[in-house]
Amino acid sequence: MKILKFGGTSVGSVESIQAVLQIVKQTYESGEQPLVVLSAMSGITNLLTKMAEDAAAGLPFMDDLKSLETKHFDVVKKLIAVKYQNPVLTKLKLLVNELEDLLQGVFALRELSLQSKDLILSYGERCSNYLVSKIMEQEIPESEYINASYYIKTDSNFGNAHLNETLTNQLIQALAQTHSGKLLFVTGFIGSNEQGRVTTLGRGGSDYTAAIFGSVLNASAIEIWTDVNGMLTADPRVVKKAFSLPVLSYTEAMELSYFGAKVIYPPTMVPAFMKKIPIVIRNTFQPEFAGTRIQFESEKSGYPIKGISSISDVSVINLTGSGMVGKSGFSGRLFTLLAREQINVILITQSSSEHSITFAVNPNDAHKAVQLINTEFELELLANKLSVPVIEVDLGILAIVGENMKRTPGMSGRLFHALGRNGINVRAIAQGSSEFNISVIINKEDLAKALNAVHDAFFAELKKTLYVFNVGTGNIGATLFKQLHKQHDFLLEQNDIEIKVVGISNSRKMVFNQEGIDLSEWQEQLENEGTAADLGSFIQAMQAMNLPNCVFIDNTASKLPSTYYEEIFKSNISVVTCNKIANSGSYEQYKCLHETARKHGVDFFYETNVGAGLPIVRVLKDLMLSGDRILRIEAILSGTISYIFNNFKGDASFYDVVKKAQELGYTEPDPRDDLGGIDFMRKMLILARDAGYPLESADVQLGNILPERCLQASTVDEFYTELLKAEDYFNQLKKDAEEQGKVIRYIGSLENGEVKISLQMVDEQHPFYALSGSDNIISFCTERYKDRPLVVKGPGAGAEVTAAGVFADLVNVGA
Ligand SMILES: NC(=O)C1=CN([C@@H]2O[C@H](COP(=O)(O)OP(=O)(O)OC[C@H]3O[C@@H](n4cnc5c(N)ncnc54)[C@H](O)[C@@H]3O)[C@@H](O)[C@H]2O)C=CC1
Ligand SMILES: N[C@@H](CC=O)C(=O)O
Ligand code: NA
Repeated sequence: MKILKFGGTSVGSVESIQAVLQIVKQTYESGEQPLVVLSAMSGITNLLTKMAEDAAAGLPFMDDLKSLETKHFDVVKKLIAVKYQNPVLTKLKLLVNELEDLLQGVFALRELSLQSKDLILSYGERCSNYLVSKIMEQEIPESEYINASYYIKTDSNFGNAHLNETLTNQLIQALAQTHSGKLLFVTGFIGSNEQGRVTTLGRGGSDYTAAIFGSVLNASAIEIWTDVNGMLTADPRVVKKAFSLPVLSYTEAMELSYFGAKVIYPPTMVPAFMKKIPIVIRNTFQPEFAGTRIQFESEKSGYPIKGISSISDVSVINLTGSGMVGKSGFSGRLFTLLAREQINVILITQSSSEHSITFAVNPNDAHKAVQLINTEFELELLANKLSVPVIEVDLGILAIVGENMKRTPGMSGRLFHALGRNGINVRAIAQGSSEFNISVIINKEDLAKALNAVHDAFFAELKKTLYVFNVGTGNIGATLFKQLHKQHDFLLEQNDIEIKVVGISNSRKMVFNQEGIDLSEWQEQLENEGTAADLGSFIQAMQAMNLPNCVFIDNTASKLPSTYYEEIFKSNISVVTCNKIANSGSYEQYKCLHETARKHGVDFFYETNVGAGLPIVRVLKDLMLSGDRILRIEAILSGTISYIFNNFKGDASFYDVVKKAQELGYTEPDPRDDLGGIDFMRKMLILARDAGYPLESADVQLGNILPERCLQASTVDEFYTELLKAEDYFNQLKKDAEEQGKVIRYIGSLENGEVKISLQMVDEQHPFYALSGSDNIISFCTERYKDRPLVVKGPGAGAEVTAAGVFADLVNVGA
């Protein structure tokens, strides 16, 4: 014997009823002997409640009654052969007429007792079970409709009746004997009291009916068929990566359901629990999926926890005062009081000094709870042994659940690290003494972010998702998108990393998509769906989305984004940038940004500020972290100028070579920044600062490569015109070098806190002699690399290598 219980959505429409019949038939034919428990058709219980309340308020209800009738009649007409329809329609019409009489009574009296309401509600299950049993009867003549109010006996607590176990057991057993071999369709949710008056079993009532029948009849399993794939690791509406759990213990299922997962209502499981009957949650609309099996024992799953549960809105009440110290009866009095007044306490934490108790309740109960406390503890309040209770609102609860937690150290560490890193402030913590559950109270607005961050932290093998907001879609930005798009599947499949670009802006337009912008057509999306760009609102939108593992990428050459970095770090968002402006502004700003990022536990990565994708910033950082000391740095860090002097040979004109460097994407958006030495100066300044010197840009001794008139040019066009005019000057420079068997190099150095950049001629002996293309080279002479310096060399400009450097920084965020 197996119990199959179908919820309202499973009997919501013709199609879903057909799916139910298919499942029942298959089970029946497999020899499993199913007993079916059905809820009312979806929406009907609400409709009945509304009609009852309308009637009591003297409002019309006939239209609603008609729609109830139509909903059932439509199913008859579609699923029962015409020749068998009449008696079914007649019986349903009788039920509807009875219901109308009851509602007329309520209407006349303008009074709706709990007892009348239960009777009215019972029509939902009675109609659905009768109807479906009759449809099934066409294929399986043994089908029979059972009104469970004759078998489930309860007390007279209408609305939430308690079971009379002994009597119920006897009646169900007798039913099973007289109906052996039958395929029973049993009304969920309803019972009756001693006088035979219909009662209802409260929340989750149909599941309870299934558990009661399952327990009395020693079912092999109780299948709860619903519209989701069992119980999931988290609420799938919030955590897109949530996945179904194949097995849970009763305790785990209870803990998960208690905080949110609405698939089952825990108290309904008790009869099954007592008899160790497994409960299987399955999806009517995906019957091939095995669902979640809830059984007595916990099973290891490969993950340290089973799931994350949440409640999105709670209020917290804080009680503090010396009156609680050592008073063993205090919390007893408090919680008895709340229980007596039916205030459900969701979570309690007590400080070890016993000076305070914090507990969470449903927001609707908070003020009542405080009033009760004020009355009960009036004396303590007057004597100042207790401070006035304080209510905190707009909070949420997140709980990690799993029986194996107690055997795995570091669970709370992992939880708090994930929350801390994402700037989520924990208001209170509670750990069940059973260690099946660690709960935290946080701001309601952080809940979605927290759930995702914690899900990533515990189910990390699955994947880490980085949410990216990118400004700048020029040379570097566009190339980065191309690379991200190309690498997406590899990162996901081979490294469990998913990068979702959720916001893009350039100086004209901006666009957002929380699901991730399709990078194969980002231009179209920006053009067609984008709104006018505004960096302030771009950043506000990013903050408002409040996503975990969030990264802001600055791929512009503008100062504006850098003015927001501090605020961005304060929102616990990391920054990756190839833009050198932030790090080469005032030293105070440099310091403030680095400190703010550190304080908020987020990353500030800017590898491409120096030598594009070449590992230079990282190398210097590692040297410093590992206790080395920089003695001297010598470098060529302008890819543009390197390219120019590597190609300004033979007949080539200086002007043409500069133009070519710009075409190749080596120059800054404004090439004067390269040729004027500002770009190189910024890089040297950043390196000096990273090496521990608090320098300002004015401290850098910058030698020119251009004649004065070129430097004075006020536009890029004018600059090129001046370059053309200075051709003789550059040719002379080239000639001088060639005559001495040397090459021209623009070299920077850092020694004893002094930074110099100058144009030099070097011969074959010099390590910087042999360069080509846009090569950069840097040699670190340090205490540990003294005799032979550590050298990094390679292409130091260009869109591909720069975007690749930004990409590498990005994947390292949060690593
Ligand atoms: N070209 C190279 O080899 C390297 C470049 N970089 C850096 O890369 C950065 C970008 O360079 P490119 O892509 O060549 O520049 P670009 O001029 O091609 O693109 C700049 C982008 O920034 C956008 N932008 C400017 N101000 C903005 C604002 N306020 N809000 C939103 N978007 C804004 C523009 O609309 C454009 O899409 C520069 O900071 C440069 O120093 C760093 C290392 C190497
Ligand atoms: N314009 C820069 C690019 C890298 O920062 C250069 O030429 O080096
Ligand atoms: Na670099």
